[in-house]
Amino acid sequence: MRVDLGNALSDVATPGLSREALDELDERVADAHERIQRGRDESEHGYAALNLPDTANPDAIRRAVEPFADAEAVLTVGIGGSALGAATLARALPSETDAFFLDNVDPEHVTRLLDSLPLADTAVNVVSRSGTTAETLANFLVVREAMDDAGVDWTDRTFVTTGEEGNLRRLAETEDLPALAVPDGVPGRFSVLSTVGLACAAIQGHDIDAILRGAGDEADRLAGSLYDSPAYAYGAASYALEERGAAVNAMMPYAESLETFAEWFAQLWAESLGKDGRGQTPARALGATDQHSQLQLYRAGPHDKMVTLVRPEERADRDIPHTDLDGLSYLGGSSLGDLLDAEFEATEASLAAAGQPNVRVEIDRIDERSLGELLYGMEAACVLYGELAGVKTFTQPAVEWGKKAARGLLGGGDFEEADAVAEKTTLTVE
Ligand SMILES: O=P(O)(O)OC[C@H]1O[C@H](O)[C@H](O)[C@@H](O)[C@@H]1O
Repeated sequence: MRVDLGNALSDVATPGLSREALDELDERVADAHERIQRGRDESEHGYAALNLPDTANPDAIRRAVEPFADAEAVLTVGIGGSALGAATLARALPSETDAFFLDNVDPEHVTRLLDSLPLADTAVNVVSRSGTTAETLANFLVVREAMDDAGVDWTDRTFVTTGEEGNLRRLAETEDLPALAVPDGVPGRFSVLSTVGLACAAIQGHDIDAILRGAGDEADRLAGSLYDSPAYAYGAASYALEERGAAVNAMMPYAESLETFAEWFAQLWAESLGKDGRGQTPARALGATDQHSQLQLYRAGPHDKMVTLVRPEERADRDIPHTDLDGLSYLGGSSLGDLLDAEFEATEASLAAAGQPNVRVEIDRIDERSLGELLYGMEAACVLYGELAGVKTFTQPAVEWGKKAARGLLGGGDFEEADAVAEKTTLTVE
């Protein structure tokens, strides 16, 4: 992964970072790196995720999914960090085995998806670190029933990925389902390089060793200076830009297959860093499509954001056919890839010309190894940002508040958070 901070410098952009400010920040990066290293050495909660390139066991994952090697499709039932990592890999990498995700309880969507799946040839991976998430367990009960109704023995087609305790673990034991363990100390949004993200990829036939190798390469680049580590350069610059007013981070990959990566990034950034009245709101954009919509705001709107432009340096290309139509001949002889690259560079320049800070992130190509670098790099960037901001990167009390309120409403326990629902202020206009 390569990170170019040139367009985030104060001689280009406002807010922007002076070279002196970066040098001062670099001293804090050195301390934060030491803290991160200590956390990794002691496998502390959260920091342990940065050790996954070494601690994940790809052989065990492959063995566990062996019985599902012939599946036509794999259905992941999970939500948040228990779905987005696997979905990012599945959307980025082509496979003959289709991957589907049930990460919402919208009944129309669930019914439509289940009606369309070849249930007898679908491997179902129920993923929940806590083993208690209502949406995931409810969806699983619905999937089970759909399989029963279709005359499919769901116990043959299902495995679970979960922690040592919780309802899902108990269910796996009762039904004798194969179960993969979620490693200790790895929060959901940092779990893509563990069993949670890699089981689906393994069923799809992806090279999960290469994903971990790429992540390991990025881990090796973590160092006590932002000038030596692309991940830290990104994390430190995002933090410093936020301090100077960039309250929004628009993640804009220039690759259709990285669209879900922006969703994964949004959870990582929002849930880890949105604390104590601080944080950077992640916005999701896709190049070149959103040049024709959101870019107007990014260039001409308030200077309250940074734009992160991500692209692979190489990609399979497709020529644009020649034409002698007036005004279109400039396109012929070039390729869709050339056009996309030109759009990328034009957007970058147009933001810079308007003084809007933007950062370029490049990977070699969209393959297992480079995705490993990108995902690990963003996780390390997030952890560094959290250290610099002094927030508890690995907790999510605000999310849990809502979970308890919903559970209380459904009669799943006595939660004072549910009382707030009855106290809602209304001002209805009909
Ligand atoms: O894996 P689970 O325990 O089911 O959790 C799934 C998701 O639930 C919560 O909302 C957490 O805040 C997320 O970080 C987590 O990824």
